[in-house]
Amino acid sequence: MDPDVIEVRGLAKRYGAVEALRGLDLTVRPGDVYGFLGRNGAGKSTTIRILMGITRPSGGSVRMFGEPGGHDLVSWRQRIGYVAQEQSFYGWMTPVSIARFVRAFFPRWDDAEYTRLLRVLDVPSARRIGTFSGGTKVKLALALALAHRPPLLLLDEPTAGLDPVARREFLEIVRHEAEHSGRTTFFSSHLVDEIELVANRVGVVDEGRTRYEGTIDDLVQRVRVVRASELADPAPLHAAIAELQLAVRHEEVREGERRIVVESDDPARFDALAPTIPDAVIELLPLEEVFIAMVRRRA
Ligand SMILES: Nc1ncnc2c1ncn2[C@@H]1O[C@H](COP(=O)(O)OP(=O)(O)OP(=O)(O)O)[C@@H](O)[C@H]1O
Repeated sequence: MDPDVIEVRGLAKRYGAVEALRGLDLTVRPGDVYGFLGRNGAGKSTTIRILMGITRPSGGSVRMFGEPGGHDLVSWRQRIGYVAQEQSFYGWMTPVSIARFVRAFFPRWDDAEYTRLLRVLDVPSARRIGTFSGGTKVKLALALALAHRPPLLLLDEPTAGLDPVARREFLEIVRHEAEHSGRTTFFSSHLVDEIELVANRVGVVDEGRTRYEGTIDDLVQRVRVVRASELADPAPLHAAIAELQLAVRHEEVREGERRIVVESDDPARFDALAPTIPDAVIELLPLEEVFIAMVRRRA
């Protein structure tokens, strides 16, 4: 069996007093389109910078392509197509001229593939990059990242700053390229709809730790909302929830209704809850609500 493309265990990173990562675990398998989902400041960029060898971890281990970190950074980077959060190109260069520099770093650089990608992505090859919109600059970065045919594409919140149409187009291209190349794609975002559109597996990071790793379907199954009349005594509800050791993530009373959002890594417990609280309704939530429930700080 092929080794995992990325295997991170107990990753830690401290910036002075700030603990950006506190024991992060990730497993990205060959062919995954992996969505790395977390709030602002959760530790996504720090993780990606460590994977790229730009930042050194304070603890934990990283393996990529089955090889331990820290011994041959150049060989790792030659197998990674990287699109950073912000694009910094020289405005006087053109896509054609910049490729002459970039290709020197990648033995597997493929001119025909670069030309194809510029055409598919609708990036003008001979125009000065300084005249490009933000969306076209990101697409150029994607073409440069893919033209050396890397087995792993790493995207660090690439759609930040794009309008909704440009965002959608970019994500569809990423999905299409992943489907047709079989390449592993690792893609960070704080936007649930992006992850839902592109990813087949997801890692939720919160305060520098992995809160969840698996499929989107299983993620949605972890959380339920329990709805009951505001007039009913909440004590039996709370007792039943505590009895089954469900974690209460949020509770509010609104428009005559009490809503309690609960989480469990064992969905069978929700089935066990239903008969004990006959006057309440137990429902699934949309993915965005599930994510918010998992990472929101409780008041
Ligand atoms: N160079 C640095 N020096 C000090 N603190 C830093 C540095 N880089 C990141 N941090 C802190 O580490 C934490 C994680 O930051 P990181 O950029 O990895 O998060 P993120 O999930 O990528 O967030 P965003 O979605 O806002 O980009 C934050 O608290 C951030 O302020």
